[in-house]
Amino acid sequence: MKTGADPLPPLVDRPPTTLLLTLRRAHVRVAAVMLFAVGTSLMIAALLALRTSAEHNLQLVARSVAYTAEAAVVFRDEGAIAEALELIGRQESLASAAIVDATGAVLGRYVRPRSTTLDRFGDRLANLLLAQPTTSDIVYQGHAIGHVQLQGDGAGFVRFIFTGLLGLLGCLALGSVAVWQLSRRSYREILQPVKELITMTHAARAEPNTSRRAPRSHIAEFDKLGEDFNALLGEIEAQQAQLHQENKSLSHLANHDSLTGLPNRAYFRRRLSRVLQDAQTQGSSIGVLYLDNDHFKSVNDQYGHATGDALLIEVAQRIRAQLREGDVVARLGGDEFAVLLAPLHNSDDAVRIADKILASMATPMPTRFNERIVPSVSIGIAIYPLHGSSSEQLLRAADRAMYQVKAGQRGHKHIFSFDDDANFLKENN
Ligand SMILES: Nc1nc2c(ncn2[C@@H]2O[C@H](COP(=O)(O)OP(=O)(O)OP(=O)(O)O)[C@@H](O)[C@H]2O)c(=O)[nH]1
Repeated sequence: MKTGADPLPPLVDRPPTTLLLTLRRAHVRVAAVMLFAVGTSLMIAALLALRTSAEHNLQLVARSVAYTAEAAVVFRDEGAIAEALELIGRQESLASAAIVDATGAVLGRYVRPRSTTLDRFGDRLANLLLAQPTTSDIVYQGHAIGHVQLQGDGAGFVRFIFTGLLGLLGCLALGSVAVWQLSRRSYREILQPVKELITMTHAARAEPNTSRRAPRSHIAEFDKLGEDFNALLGEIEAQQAQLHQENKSLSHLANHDSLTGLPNRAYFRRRLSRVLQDAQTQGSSIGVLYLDNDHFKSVNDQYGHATGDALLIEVAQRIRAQLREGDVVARLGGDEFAVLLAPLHNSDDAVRIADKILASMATPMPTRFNERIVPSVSIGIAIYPLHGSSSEQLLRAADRAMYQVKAGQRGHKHIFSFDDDANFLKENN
C-alpha cells in the first residue's frame, strides 16, 4: 500500500540502536550516579566521624602518657621514659611519640618504623585529616614540667578507605546485576506492546490487513497509543470498506445496464473473448445469439417510453429464465440483446435454446392498464468455430443472421450461413 509520504531521511550522525541497549544504558547511568553520590557522601561522613574519634583517642592517650611519665620526667629517668614511650607506641596507632621538658629539650622519642608505601600513605592521610601533633602537659605539683607530643599514624583511615572501597565495589557488582535484570524486565514489559504495534503496522502496510487490533497494555502510554492506533485502524477499515463498496458499484455501473441490470456490451465482448480462448485450447464450441425486439419503436410510440422500458425489462427476464447458470445474457443497447452459450455441445442446442426463448415471448406482458403487449424478438445464431473465430466475427455473424429474420418473418430464429453476408451487403447497398 503506497502512502505517498516522503521516506524518512537516513540517520547520519548515529546508527539506530536497540531498545534493550538504550534502556540498559539509562539504568547503568542512573545506578552509577546514585552509587557515586551515596557512596561519596557516606564515605565523607564516616571519615569525619572517624577523624573525631581518632583525635579524641589521641587526646586520651596523650593524657595517659603524661600521667604515666610524670615521675620519670621529674627524676629525668630517660630509660623509664623510653620504656613508657616504646610501650605506648606499640599499643596505640601512633607514627611517633615524644616527651619534651619545660625548656623544650626532648627527653625521649619513639618513632614507628615506616617501610611500606601504605605506611607512608597512612601518615600523609593522618597529617591531612588530624590536627597534628596532639599534645598534653605533664604536670607536677601544679606546674607544667614538660609535655607529650603524639602523631597519629592513619592506619585506621587506610583500613577504612580500603574497606569502604571494597564495599562500594560489592555494591557496584550487586547493582550491575540488579540493573541487568531490571532492564531485561522493563524491556519485556515495554517491548511486548511495541512488538504488537510494529507487527500490526507492518500487516496494515503490507497486506493490507486492518482487521487486527492492539491488545490492552499495563503501561498507560502504550495503552493510550494502542487505543488511538486501533481507532485509526478502525477508520482506515471503514474507509477501505466504503472504497471497496464504491469500487464495486463503479465496476457494476461500468459493466452493467442500469435499466435491466444485465451485463452490458463491453462486459459481453470481454467475456466472449475469454471464453473463446478457453474454447480454442479445449477444442469446444460456443453459441452466440443476437436478439432484437420486433416493432419496438411502435410500443414506445403507442404506449409511451416507460412502457417501452418495462417491455425491455420483461424481455430481459424471459431470456434469462431460459438459460443455464453459466450462460450470459447482455443488453447490447437499445432493444438489442445477446446470449453467450458456453460450452455448447452442438449447434442443435443453440437452436433449441433460441426456440425456448421465442416460446417464452408468447404470453402478453402484464401492464398497468391491461394493454395487450406481446413481446417478440428475432434471433440470429452463430456458432464457434463454424461461423467465426473471434468475438467480432461471431457477433457480426449472429447480427447478420438476425437481420435475415427481420428481412423475412420477425419473431423467428435463423442460424448463420455465409450467404447472409452477401444478402446483407446486397440489401444495404
Ligand atoms: N423505451 C425505450 N426505448 C428505447 C431505449 N433504447 C432505444 N429505444 C428505442 O427503441 C427503438 C428501436 O427501434 P428499432 O430497433 O430501430 O426498430 P423497431 O421498431 O424495433 O423495428 P424492428 O427492429 O425493425 O422490428 C427506437 O425507437 C429507440 O428510440 C430504451 O432504453 N428505452
